[in-house]
Amino acid sequence: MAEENKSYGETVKEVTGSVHRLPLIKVQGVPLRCLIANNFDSISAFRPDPSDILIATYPKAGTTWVQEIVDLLRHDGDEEATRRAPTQERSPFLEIHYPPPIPSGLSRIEKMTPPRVIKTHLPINLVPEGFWENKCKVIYVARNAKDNLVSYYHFEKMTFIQPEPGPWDGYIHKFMNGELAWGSWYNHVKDYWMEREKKNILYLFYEDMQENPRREVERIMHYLDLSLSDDVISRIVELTSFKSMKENPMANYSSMPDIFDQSISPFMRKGVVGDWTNFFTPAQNQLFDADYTKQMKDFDIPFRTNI
Ligand SMILES: Nc1ncnc2c1ncn2[C@@H]1O[C@H](COP(=O)(O)OS(=O)(=O)O)[C@@H](OP(=O)(O)O)[C@H]1O
Repeated sequence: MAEENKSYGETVKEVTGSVHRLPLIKVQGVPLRCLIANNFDSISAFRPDPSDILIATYPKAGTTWVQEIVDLLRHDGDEEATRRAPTQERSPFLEIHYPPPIPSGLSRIEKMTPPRVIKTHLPINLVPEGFWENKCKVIYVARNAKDNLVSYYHFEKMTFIQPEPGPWDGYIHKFMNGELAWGSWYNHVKDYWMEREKKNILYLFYEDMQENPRREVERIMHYLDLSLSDDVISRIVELTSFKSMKENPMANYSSMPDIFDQSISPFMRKGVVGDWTNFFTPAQNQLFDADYTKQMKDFDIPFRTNI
């Protein structure tokens, strides 16, 4: 088929077929999808505008939720405006790379006018220096390790571009050993935590967002130096509820059927705190807790595994 006659979906299918579950490659000790690792120099060299906003998370910690909140805040709660395009186009993923012609995150970002809202899963030491030099606003979202792990496990079953998760019991060990894509959850949450004051990072918790979404939406609003009416804030809370986002084709990743097989597990899967209790056996829980205590020693980050 001639290149110009191919639909976007056909191109994605063809290209992702060739990157189907490729192994990870380490960059400075952090395992990354190989196409990200192979393009890491251009990612590091990215120069943001000082007005750009970075949303940083370990995968599956609540990125899409905060991307939607920030987009609505910046558009005064205008639902139509945020339905202009799917999440990955409105708020590009900094390090994502596919073979051409599928646009990389960088190429999407470069076509947009600042201020841009950029997503990353990079650990803090791999974030391009320009974000710190330009004093960009950075919002970090952290989610308790057990729910984060359960969510990642289901995600890896349904996405074709990361390694197979394998059996659940082994997956827990891969998580504890920092072998999953984007590396160690423990180092990720600790390193952003340590730098949050010096670098003026807004450090949020998924569990706090569940407990009191309005309070957290207001925190994000203040951090972004915005001031919206109570009614608009209420609308944003409603539009970013799990139910609304699950039904919103511009937020639920139904736009990427060739990369995500949502019949295996939906992107908007459960959206709760405490789902880990449905997966961890008592023995796995004991083992995980003992390891957690060691890995989080000297850190008092207020994670909650239930609310
Ligand atoms: N609005 C809202 N409310 C509550 N929970 C939500 C919401 N939006 C996304 N989610 C849940 O967040 C999980 C996906 O995380 P990410 O968006 O970080 O995924 S990704 O890393 O960008 O692929 C995934 O969690 P699990 O359901 O536990 O798998 C989503 O369901």
